[in-house]
Amino acid sequence: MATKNNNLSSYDKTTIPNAKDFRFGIVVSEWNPAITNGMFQGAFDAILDCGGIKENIVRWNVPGSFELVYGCKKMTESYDMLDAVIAIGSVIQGETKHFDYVCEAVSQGIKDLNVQGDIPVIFCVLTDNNMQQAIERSGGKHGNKGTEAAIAAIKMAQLRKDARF
Ligand SMILES: Nc1c(NC[C@H](O)[C@H](O)[C@H](O)CO)[nH]c(=O)[nH]c1=O
Ligand SMILES: CC(=O)[C@@H](O)COP(=O)(O)O
Repeated sequence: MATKNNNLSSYDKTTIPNAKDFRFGIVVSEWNPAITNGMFQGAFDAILDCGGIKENIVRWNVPGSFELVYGCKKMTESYDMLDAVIAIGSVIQGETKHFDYVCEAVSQGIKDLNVQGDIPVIFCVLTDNNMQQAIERSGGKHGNKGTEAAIAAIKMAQLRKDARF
């Protein structure tokens, strides 16, 4: 189902674990800051709405989405008590194939962090054809990808906790 038919900000709190005991890392790309900061706010607000505590959320910034992989890797190494990490980026098609290489590198890199590591890393990276699509998915008419990512982070943190027993 395409995003346009499935609002990114919709969630049912009765189906989401309480986040009060979870600690979250959020790594934010500085490219397209209006978009990435909008997604950060969506994620931050959703974590608090689901019982999370603002003191249990740590934010790091990186220059661009390509650096999200390294930033998330170092965050998981620096804070071993984290329960989930969210990688936030906005990649927008330009004139060249650079878009393709950045998107592929970031998606594969974050996938690798999940396969190789123990802390879930959530893929909150918009890969849009233009700025309007990015605006619509970071708090616009299609909702906020950051909200969706926060809900995924809470659920994956709970899954990791349950998997220990
Ligand atoms: N064009 C976009 C970029 N490009 C920068 C790369 O992510 C990277 O920082 C650079 O190649 C140096 O390694 N990044 C985005 O996040 N969004 C873009 O639209
Ligand atoms: C995703 C990018 O790196 C892209 O926005 C850069 O623009 P261009 O392809 O015109 O150099």
